[in-house]
Amino acid sequence: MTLAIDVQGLSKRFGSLQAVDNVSLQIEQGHITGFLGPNGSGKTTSLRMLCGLLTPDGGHGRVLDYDFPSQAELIKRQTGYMTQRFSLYEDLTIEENLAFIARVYSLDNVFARVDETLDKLGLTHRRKQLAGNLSGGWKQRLALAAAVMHEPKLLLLDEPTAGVDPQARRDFWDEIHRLADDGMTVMVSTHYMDEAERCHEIAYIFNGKLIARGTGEAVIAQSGLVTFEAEGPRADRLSRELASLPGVDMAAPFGEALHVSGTDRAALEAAIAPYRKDPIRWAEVQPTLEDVFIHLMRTHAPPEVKAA
Ligand SMILES: Nc1ncnc2c1ncn2[C@@H]1O[C@H](COP(=O)(O)OP(=O)(O)OP(=O)(O)O)[C@@H](O)[C@H]1O
Repeated sequence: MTLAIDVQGLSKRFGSLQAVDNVSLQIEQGHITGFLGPNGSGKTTSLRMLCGLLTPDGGHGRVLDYDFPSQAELIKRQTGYMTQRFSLYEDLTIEENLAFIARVYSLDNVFARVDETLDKLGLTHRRKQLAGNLSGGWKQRLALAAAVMHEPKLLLLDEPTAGVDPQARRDFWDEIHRLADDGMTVMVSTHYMDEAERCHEIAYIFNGKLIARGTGEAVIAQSGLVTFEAEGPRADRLSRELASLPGVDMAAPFGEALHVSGTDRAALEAAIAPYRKDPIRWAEVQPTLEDVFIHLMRTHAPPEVKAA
């Protein structure tokens, strides 16, 4: 197994805020790792430190074949980074934007490289279109083209599909998987559960700390969460009533069904026992990643937030 990222103790403080707190990450080459966590949990800050855009306060190890952080400049050259906001020139065409990027990276054969990138990312037929006139999905595709044009070994994507429609997101993810199949290592921050499920592994960060790590299945199993699903007329309406019972950590409607979860199986079963009657049907189901992430957020929240 070749590790593309092997970093220990990554930390960053902004004033009194510990934005990233002693995070250690090992990421295999060619893997796609989903970086999840609530707003402000430290995902962007971590990504920016890993690619050498932000100097860490602490942390050491290796990124690609370089020492981290002392060889940050070399790491930066082998890394593609796509920021949360579209940061290309809206008044340039797609091909002009890519030619500009090629020159920034001092790439040889700029025009051939632009043609190749347009072709790879399916942008050739839109090459003359102004970036500012593109829909959200095409803008993201152009931003991805710009991020991978210099053929980086590591690709860091910060919420790349926010606000993009489902078909465009699916196409974008097909592209990410193609790049990973060719050996590129990808870290992608996202708030979308379906995208988390498309990653080989997940890293969940909360208040700057890495609190869950592994494949989706492993993260679900490690949580120790037990979930029952209730179906039947108006089962979803029971959520408030059930959420207040001891043993129930969460009760969340899913359409007309209801997911009720907790970590103490006996207490959970005791809580739902009075509701186990017609017309409501109950079945134990595997918790979803969303169930697990909400559970993680609640169990790791500071006491004053839990009490609120
Ligand atoms: N340059 C900065 N100066 C001061 N505080 C900062 C700076 N950059 C980030 N922060 C703070 O650090 C914390 C972590 O921010 P970060 O952007 O890494 O979170 P995130 O997990 O990427 O959030 P989101 O999902 O909203 O993008 C936040 O509280 C943020 O306000």
